[in-house]
Amino acid sequence: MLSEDLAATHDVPWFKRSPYDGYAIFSGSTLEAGADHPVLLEVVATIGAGFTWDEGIKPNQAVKIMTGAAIPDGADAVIMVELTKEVVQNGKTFVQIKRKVRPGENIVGIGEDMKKGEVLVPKGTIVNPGVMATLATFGMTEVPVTKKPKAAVIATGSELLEVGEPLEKGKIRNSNAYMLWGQIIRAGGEPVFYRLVKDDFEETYEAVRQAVKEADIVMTTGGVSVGDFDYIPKVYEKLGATLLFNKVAMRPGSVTSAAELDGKILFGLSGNPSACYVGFELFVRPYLKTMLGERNVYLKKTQALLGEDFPKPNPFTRFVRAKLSYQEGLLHALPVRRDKSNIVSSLIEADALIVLPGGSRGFTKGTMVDVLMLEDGEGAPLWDENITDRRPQRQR
Ligand SMILES: Nc1nc2c(c(=O)[nH]1)N[C@H]1C(S)=C(S)[C@@H](COP(=O)(O)OP(=O)(O)OC[C@H]3O[C@@H](n4cnc5c(N)ncnc54)[C@H](O)[C@@H]3O)O[C@H]1N2
Ligand code: MOO
Ligand SMILES: [Mg+2]
Repeated sequence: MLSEDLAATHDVPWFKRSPYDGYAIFSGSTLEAGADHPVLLEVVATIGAGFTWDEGIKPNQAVKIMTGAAIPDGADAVIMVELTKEVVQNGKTFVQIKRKVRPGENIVGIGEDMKKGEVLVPKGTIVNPGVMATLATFGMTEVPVTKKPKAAVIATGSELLEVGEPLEKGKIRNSNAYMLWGQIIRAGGEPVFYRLVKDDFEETYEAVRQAVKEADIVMTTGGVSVGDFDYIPKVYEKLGATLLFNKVAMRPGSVTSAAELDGKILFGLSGNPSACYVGFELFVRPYLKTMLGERNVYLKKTQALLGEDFPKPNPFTRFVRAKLSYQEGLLHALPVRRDKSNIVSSLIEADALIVLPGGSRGFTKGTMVDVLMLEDGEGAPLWDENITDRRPQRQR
């Protein structure tokens, strides 16, 4: 993420150059040229990209020039090689031209791409491949970027096993920590701290205290609801953290909490996997991106047609894990697998969250609904149809 505006330090291109393989000429030499009246210009040199012809050209002369090579002095146009013919007369090479060439034709002008001083990339922009190309263009080997926020993940739960451990009675493997690890990286953060703790007050307290020291942002999963062994609210209290909120009118993730300590935010995410996932995407991600200095921190929102009935009414706003697809140019959002907060498998395929506002009735297939996009980078299968020309056709 750039932390300063990136401005052009010189014009690009910084010299006039040819966009084609052809001949650099003085356009005035072709004033008399026509289909039945070819003109012959003497070819005085041949230059490839990276080379220059410093003697310049006079009227009725030409330099054979390749794409990317600098336009010699005296030339104000380039004619493509396909439109010419080379002829040799008396041991001299000439280019035959059968049309008038306009001044400036096929010349890439100075600053046509980028102008010196122009702000090209505002700060808060991710260094994408295009930005990398721009940095390289200006010879910028080092640029100021924002520090990735250091993130801590603490999974709470006496039922949790490490991924390497065999299953035991009543126990499950800790999947949330790995999911959050991936979400942190996807959002631009740097996971630096991980603990798996039992449902034990002291152990949880110590882990959170340690995490606040080592990270810029702390996430816990589980232990945040009203169970006998849900210690996160008490941990916040003992740490002297300021509770920001401890419930959200949404499903899943209604137990999502946040507190502030020493200027750092502690997010108490649900233990239920899908609720944890949604809590991260809706609350942690924008905060993390704000810390990064990014300008657009929220998930992209658009509209889509609901792919199937969603009959369950709910007093809370629902965020339904869904898969997007285009059908005949229209975006469809199909809920994936089971829509319960304890489900893991729906997260595999989900690339969007359908937003269904709370109310007393369900939603029917085909309703236009808001969707938040989770992943932008997925490709498509090879197009199986030809590209159609959809420009308005003139009536005859
Ligand atoms: N009486 C009530 N019970 C519950 C309520 C309520 O309002 N009243 N809310 C329910 C909702 S909604 C949710 S969501 C959960 C949230 O519970 P916690 O955030 O306290 O999480 P835990 O109780 O620790 O665990 C919930 C569930 O998730 C599994 N889990 C926990 N950590 C992980 C992990 N790292 N990887 C995979 N799975 C994990 C855990 O085993 C539990 O099954 O509370 C409801 N209860
Ligand atoms: O927080 Mo719970 O996920 O609302 O189902
Ligand atoms: Mg609980």
